[in-house]
Amino acid sequence: MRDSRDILSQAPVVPVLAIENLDHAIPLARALVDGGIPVLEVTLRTPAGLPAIRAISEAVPDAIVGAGTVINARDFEAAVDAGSRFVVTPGLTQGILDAAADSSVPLIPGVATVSELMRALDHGIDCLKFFPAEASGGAAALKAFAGPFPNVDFCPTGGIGLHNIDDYLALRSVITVGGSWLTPSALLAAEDWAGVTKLAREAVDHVTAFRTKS
Ligand SMILES: O=C[C@H](O)COP(=O)(O)O
Ligand SMILES: CC(=O)C(=O)O
Repeated sequence: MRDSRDILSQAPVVPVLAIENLDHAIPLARALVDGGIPVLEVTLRTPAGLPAIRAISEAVPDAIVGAGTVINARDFEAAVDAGSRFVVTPGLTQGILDAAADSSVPLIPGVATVSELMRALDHGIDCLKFFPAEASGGAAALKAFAGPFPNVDFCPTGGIGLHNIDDYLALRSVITVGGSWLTPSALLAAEDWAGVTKLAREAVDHVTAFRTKS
């Protein structure tokens, strides 16, 4: 098992995927991996989410696929059963914390406030999603969190794209950044996998260039 920091460290960015058509799961995952993005968050927002996690786990060995939008213990168990290597939640509940405590699959819970962050720390979890990032104060809020909590790391998500990613990458607490901008619905509808790979490469190049110069 890898822990959540180890997984997120391998992700230049984390695409947050809402897969409507199960037939898209494997070519989409391959397109992202080909573009240099191996860590994929497949949300349970669509009925295809769980079977997509299973299909990608089986057919795309270079992908590290996790589940997103896991909102209760039942989802957590189904996500693990489908082969998720990590689990992401939009928020933090006791049910999720209890499910994660009994599992070897790492949980990356969403937090938006200092109190939620402290609740995660009470349960030994110090690698978190910051969600919804832009609506919750953005990079300025994360920078402020680092004062009292210098050892907590984040994957901010929500409202982030190449237009503002640098604000987050500049923070030491940011391991990587998540978002849906890599998979616009028009590209998915057109099954334009080369277009997805191009967007992935563009994001990877951007992050690499930023990290190289800083
Ligand atoms: O975590 C999930 C979000 O829905 C992704 O946010 P975004 O669409 O603003 O990138
Ligand atoms: C937003 C988020 O964290 C999720 O859907 O898992």
